[in-house]
Amino acid sequence: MAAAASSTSLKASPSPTIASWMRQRSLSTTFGVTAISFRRVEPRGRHFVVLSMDAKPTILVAEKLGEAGVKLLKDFANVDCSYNLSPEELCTKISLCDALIVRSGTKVSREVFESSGGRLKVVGRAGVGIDNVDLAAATEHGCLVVNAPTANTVAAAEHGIALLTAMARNIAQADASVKAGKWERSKYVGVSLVGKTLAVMGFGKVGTEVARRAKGLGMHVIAHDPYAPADRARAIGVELVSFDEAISSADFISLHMPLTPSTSKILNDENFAKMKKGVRIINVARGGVIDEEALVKALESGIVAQAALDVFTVEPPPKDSKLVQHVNVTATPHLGASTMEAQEGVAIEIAEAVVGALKGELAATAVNAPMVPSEVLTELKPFVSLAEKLGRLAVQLVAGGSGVKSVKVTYASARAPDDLDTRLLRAMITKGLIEPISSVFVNLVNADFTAKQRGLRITEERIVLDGSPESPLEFIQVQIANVESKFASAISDSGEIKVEGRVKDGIPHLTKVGSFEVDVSLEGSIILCRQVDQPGMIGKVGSILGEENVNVSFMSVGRIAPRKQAVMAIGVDEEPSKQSLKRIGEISSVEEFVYLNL
Ligand SMILES: NC(=O)c1ccc[n+]([C@@H]2O[C@H](COP(=O)([O-])OP(=O)(O)OC[C@H]3O[C@@H](n4cnc5c(N)ncnc54)[C@H](O)[C@@H]3O)[C@@H](O)[C@H]2O)c1
Ligand SMILES: O=C(O)[C@H](O)COP(=O)(O)O
Repeated sequence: MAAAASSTSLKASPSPTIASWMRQRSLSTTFGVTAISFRRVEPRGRHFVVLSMDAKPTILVAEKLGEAGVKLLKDFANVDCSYNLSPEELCTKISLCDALIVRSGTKVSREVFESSGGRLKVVGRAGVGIDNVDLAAATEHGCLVVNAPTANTVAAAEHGIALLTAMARNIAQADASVKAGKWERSKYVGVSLVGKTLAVMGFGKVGTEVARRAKGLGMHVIAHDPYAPADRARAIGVELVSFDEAISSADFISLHMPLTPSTSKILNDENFAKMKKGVRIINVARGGVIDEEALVKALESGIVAQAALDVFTVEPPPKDSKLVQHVNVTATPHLGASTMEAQEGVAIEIAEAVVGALKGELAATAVNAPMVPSEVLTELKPFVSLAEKLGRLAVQLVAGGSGVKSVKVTYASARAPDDLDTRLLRAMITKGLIEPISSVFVNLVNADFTAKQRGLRITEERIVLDGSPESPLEFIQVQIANVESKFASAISDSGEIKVEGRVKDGIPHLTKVGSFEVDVSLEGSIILCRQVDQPGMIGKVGSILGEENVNVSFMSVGRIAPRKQAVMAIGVDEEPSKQSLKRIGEISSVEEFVYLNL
């Protein structure tokens, strides 16, 4: 995903000075293995994040966005506000952009992602519905999609109620008639709302607000939503019913579900036939949830007395659309979200989400990546870094030609299994496993997709520990099965490459390699040596590295017993030359060694 003005990075902060060294000696005798470690405290300030920028990013705003949002964007990035672009113009421009912000009027197709050449990192949908964004293509290209799901809820609900009341009292038609110089009082007799049954189809944010308001108008409100909790409906005096019951008992039907393959044309010939004669339909969701030809027929047959529509399958609809021109149809041009207040709110909501994502923060409104609450993120932050580094280490231990197919990740935690969201950790382990051996850019968005595409099977297992669940995790273990290792000591007793890590004082540490316990902070790079334990080894290796000014950040020796085989882990800030590595390999007691880039 590298591009002219940007690149992804998960790099450590700059090398610390010698003054930031701190020596710490720790001994642990678990399983009869002793680990001795020297640790340095480093300045933090690292991004643990998925997307981050090196240069000022460019954001293309392709549809009108509230001023406050544009200002937020301009404080952070170069902002190109270009409206009404043709699909071709959008594809041309996109290769120069790191983020794109749209409303419902721009199709963000697969071609857009392909044309971006990997530079596009975030698509921000300034609103709720993301049916105009090709989510599968976004995910495959590792592009995060965020939306602004809350700021226009009330506006959409108010528009729904406005359409409901305007339709019931023929407001639009009567207004046009008066303006035409007529005074047709008997023609525009309406219907009352009080006591009538309203079926809210889709009891999400907008549906709930519509239901609340309709109850205030004295309507009997029922709702259908296969995924909504019944207690939330009961709390506002709404009964959740089946689809058939909702549509067959309603005097008014208001649509509030997203457009998905399963809701597409959900109101069709078959379902119109189940409705009460004279039913009235309101749609502020998406045009595509109604089969528009079927609606025209239902209007003509009188099954549907009236329809009030804010949205259409094709927007704008053709001028000669039978539906729009129908005398019993009230139409508005997708105005649900168009209040001053909602547009400012949406603009701020989307600007913050896009800027946050470009800065590398995880977006709370991500559509194609796990949404992780911020308090959980704060807790998981060091483990996210640990996860990626363990993946990186493990894959670099695989001997060439082995082919990594099966990886097992074990999370040891005192938390209850449903109290630990591992999606983020799994994604970062995947990133660590795949990036060192390919040119693919992996992030939280495309991790599972990329793993699947490469035939990499990642299984997860939990070890539930006793004790206080203060920390979300005790350790993470990554095991790669059915491979040879270029560092034989990394193979565990059960035959897999195994690395294990923990977070200590907020810093990720490698704590096990194969069956050897070590303790080395996962910063810079690491040299692993297997040797016969004897005095002076640390000094010998340290002086070879010192000769070419390679800074050692950490050293740790894990041994089975004194003077027996040991694994020494050495953290280095700079990459040693081939010559130095060769000299380390030539130390007589060194049996094998490997240099691993973090
Ligand atoms: N006209 C406008 O300007 C405007 C403004 C805002 C929202 N919208 C549209 O309104 C719709 C709802 O928005 P929201 O913010 O309430 O979204 P939401 O996600 O909060 O609610 C959608 C609800 O639909 C439910 N649902 C999904 N499939 C369903 C099905 N087959 N049958 C019944 N319910 C189903 C979901 O469970 C969810 O509760 C979206 O399509 C959105 O794009 C339009
Ligand atoms: O899904 C939405 O948020 C609404 O349909 C609003 O769309 P708009 O941003 O194009 O007004």
